[in-house]
Amino acid sequence: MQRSFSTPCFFLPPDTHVQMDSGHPFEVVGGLGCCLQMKQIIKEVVKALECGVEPIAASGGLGGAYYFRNCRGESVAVVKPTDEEPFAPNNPKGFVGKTLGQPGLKRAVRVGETGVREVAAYLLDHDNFARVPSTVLVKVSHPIFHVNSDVDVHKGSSKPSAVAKLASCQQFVPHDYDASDHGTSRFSVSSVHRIGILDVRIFNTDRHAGNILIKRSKALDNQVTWGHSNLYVTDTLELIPIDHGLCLPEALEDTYFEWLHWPQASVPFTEEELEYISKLDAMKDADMLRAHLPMLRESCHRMLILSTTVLKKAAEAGLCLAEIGEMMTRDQIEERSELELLCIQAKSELSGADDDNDSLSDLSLGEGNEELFEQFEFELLENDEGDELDSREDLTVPILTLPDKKHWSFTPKIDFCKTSSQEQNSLLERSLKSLVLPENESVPCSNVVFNKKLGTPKKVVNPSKITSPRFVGQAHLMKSPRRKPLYYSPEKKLSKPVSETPIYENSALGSVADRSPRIMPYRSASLSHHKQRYGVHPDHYGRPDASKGVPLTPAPKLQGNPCNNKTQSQFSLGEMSYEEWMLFMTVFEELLEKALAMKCSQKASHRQRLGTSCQF
Ligand SMILES: Nc1ncnc2c1ncn2[C@@H]1O[C@H](COP(=O)(O)OP(=O)(O)OP(=O)(O)O)[C@@H](O)[C@H]1O
Repeated sequence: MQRSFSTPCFFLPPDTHVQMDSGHPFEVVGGLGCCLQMKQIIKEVVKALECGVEPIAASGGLGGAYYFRNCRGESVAVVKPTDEEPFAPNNPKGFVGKTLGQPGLKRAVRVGETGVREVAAYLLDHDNFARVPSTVLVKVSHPIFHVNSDVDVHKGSSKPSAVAKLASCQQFVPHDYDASDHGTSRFSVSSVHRIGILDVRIFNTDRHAGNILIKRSKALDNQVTWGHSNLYVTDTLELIPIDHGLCLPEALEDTYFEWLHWPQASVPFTEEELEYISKLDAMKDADMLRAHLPMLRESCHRMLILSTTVLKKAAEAGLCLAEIGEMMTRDQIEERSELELLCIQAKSELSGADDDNDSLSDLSLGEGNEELFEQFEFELLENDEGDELDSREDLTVPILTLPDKKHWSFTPKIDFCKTSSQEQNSLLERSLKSLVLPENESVPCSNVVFNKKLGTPKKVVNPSKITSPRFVGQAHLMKSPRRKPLYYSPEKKLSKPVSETPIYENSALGSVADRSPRIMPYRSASLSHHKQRYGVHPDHYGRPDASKGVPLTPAPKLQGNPCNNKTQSQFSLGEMSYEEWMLFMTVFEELLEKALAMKCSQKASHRQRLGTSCQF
């Protein structure tokens, strides 16, 4: 196996027995204990390979994926090599540039570590409640796998060599389309709830419509009209969730739940769903993952515990799926979700920090994946001759044409601004962002005037009409991989007119100043009690530093990104010591309960989320 570049150096605890390099084309290295169905599928695939039925490369997705087939030529398994993920060295679709272990598409999920998460999601889907297809982690070799020329050790040899890779291997689910090709109104409430419950539990950061496959089947429906019983053949739609590589991040991330605004998500949970949720045991689940996937990091277990706690408490308090999803989702990428604010508050109450920012730690998985796209000067108008511009209020910036809009988003960074205050600078950053995100290329002029105070575009002006501009600063436009939501759901945020882009939106949870007094007595709480509730000591697994977020593998040096300001830092669970983690969870639970109680009382005084005409 190409360990140096293309194979993640997963840490395996000393007592783990994993058979490697037996010469078999497919070897299961994680998750098989729970998945006998995959054993059968793998057998079929191996037989087909011996008969010369070759796999086919999938065209969809940003990473490398291959359909392996049975002897009849039917696809039965989807294999996704970990070194072909987006940004990994052997990505076949041009999304390269990182080494394994660096932050990937999501900063808190390292490149090369999505495969193990795919398996974790399957293992966590008890009773196949959400219908996650069977998934295992395999070592597999085949010449079809992609090796980029700068990584290829067999470069120059005439015949393609079989490259052994670590990959997730998932049962192929025959389907008709995915949720992006279909209106959502005919999805059943229960199928949406099942997927949503899973997404919340595993803190899925990437539930876009393309990750929900749809299978149509015919069913007989008996409808009684005017006393007559009529049988109808109706189409039922089964939703199958796939692609869970970006779940269980190491730090709180920006989530994306496609179902968040579907009406089904606002329908209250049924008794059956509430019972399923109440029976979830995150401690047991974390232990199960430790046993079956020892390469999954401790911070991922903590994320599971945190988000399962949120799901259980919120469902118990009477919140619906959409309300829970909203708590976990950021309104704007640079803002914090309610869940993040709660975590910050819990941590600052433990540490006694006065400033919430002090208690934040940047996950610092290395340099951010941004690059300089364009650098330009901006101007502050000194007077308003001819254009009725208010020099104290307005500034003007050039309109930019954005190339390659599909895969990149743009973030302005202000380097310096001689005359403006820090507050104005941050407003300017936001203003510029609201300008570039809507991708409005049809503005017929090259400059736009912003209202500095509100950060909203005021009018477009012809540059020749602007008089006496005074140079005050320099802005950098950084390009970074586009967030999925913007790419897959353009109607969701991009369709907002520029002027509607909110600048400051306060969380319902209130400001830092509102928070309750410090809860120091928790420090003396019984450790054994916490141990029972929030997990065994990491030492138990022979990984002394795991709880401190120290990489278990020789990952690249972790550094803060100088481009990241505080608002972009992430709340990391892995950086807490074991004791801090236990105390944190106790405080967090208490704050969560208070916040939920507040939400419920607010909800009681507000109108219902759904109109009474909305039926499924
Ligand atoms: N279990 C499955 N059954 C059938 N088709 C699948 C399955 N898993 C993935 N696919 C298909 O394989 C292709 C690539 O899969 P997937 O979307 O998981 O890859 P990815 O590179 O992780 O994608 P993304 O860009 O969404 O992160 C998609 O077209 C998807 O529909």
